[in-house]
Amino acid sequence: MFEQPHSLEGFARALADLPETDAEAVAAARARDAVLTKPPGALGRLEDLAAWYAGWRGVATPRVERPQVIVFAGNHGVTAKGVSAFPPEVTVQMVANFEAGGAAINQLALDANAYLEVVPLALNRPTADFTEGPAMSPPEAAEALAAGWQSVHERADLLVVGEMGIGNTTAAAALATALIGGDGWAGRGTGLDDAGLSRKAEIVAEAASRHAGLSPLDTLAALGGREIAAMAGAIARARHLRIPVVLDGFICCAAALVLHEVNPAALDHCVAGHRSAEAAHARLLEHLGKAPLLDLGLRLGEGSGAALAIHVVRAACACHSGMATFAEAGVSEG
Ligand SMILES: O=C(O)c1ccc[n+]([C@@H]2O[C@H](COP(=O)([O-])O)[C@@H](O)[C@H]2O)c1
Ligand SMILES: Cc1cc2nc[nH]c2cc1C
Repeated sequence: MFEQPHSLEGFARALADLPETDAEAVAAARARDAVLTKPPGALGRLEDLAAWYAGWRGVATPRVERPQVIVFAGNHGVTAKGVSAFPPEVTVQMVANFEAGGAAINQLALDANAYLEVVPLALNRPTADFTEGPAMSPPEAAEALAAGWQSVHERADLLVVGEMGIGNTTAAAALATALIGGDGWAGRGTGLDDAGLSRKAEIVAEAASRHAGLSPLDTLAALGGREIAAMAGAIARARHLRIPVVLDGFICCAAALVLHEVNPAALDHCVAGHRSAEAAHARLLEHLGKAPLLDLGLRLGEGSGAALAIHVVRAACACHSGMATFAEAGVSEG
């Protein structure tokens, strides 16, 4: 088992040495799928999902029984530049709401039979404003990555990572700009008006060029946030534990992007839960080579879209593992 890394260099090593899917379990799942009582391919993407899940769990007839949802929260110095429709105090207020059970993710996790954890990360110590200097030092980023790494439950069998952080669509857009390039990564986030959006786009472009030319993990330190780094750490840990991951919206995918830029195979254990209404999310998913399971116009974060997609992954496994074969049911094959 890979030890918890303590530095950005350690995380880079953890991402260079990744377990692969179990090809035998995938082949066994595919063979079973071919004899289930349905026309071949009639369950569409559910069939691929079941085979993908079987491979990561190393079991031909898996079930989703212990999903874990982790919501990481962080505060962002760049909020001083007026990049969000909401004030930064909302982050700590929403953490209290999560802890009291009053947020959307509380209901969605309950409804998906998932264990929910909320991990606030130094909320009284926002990251530095990255238009003025790096958001985090490399050791601070490593600490946040480690917090994510540690939060994953070894016995979970599906992981959703979500976030709460006023200002974090600006950080996510800056990461995408620096790591992928081009413009148009800034969006309305919590609901910026046109003037706010053009100010945000300028800030994102300026920050990305100020912190250009760094490695992906150093870019994460310079432009990310603690909750973004923690999501990246949790996704990496899940890979080492062979726990499949459902990705959430734009910010979650920006965290995943950092891992993808270190090692393009680092997200093979991840599926895109949904396409967020944040304008650049679709483009980010395309870059990651992921097709979203749901498209419901959500732009909440908190892991909400991914928590909804737990139902889809669970249903895929229920069909795959519970259905009768043609021989068992005495149904004639075509
Ligand atoms: O998941 C998404 O795609 C998403 C899109 C827009 C906003 N959010 C949430 O809204 C917050 C960030 O928005 P903002 O405008 O403050 O950058 C943060 O708490 C996110 O969880 C999330
Ligand atoms: C109220 C509120 C709830 C959220 N949940 C995730 N991001 C959020 C942003 C706001 C503003």
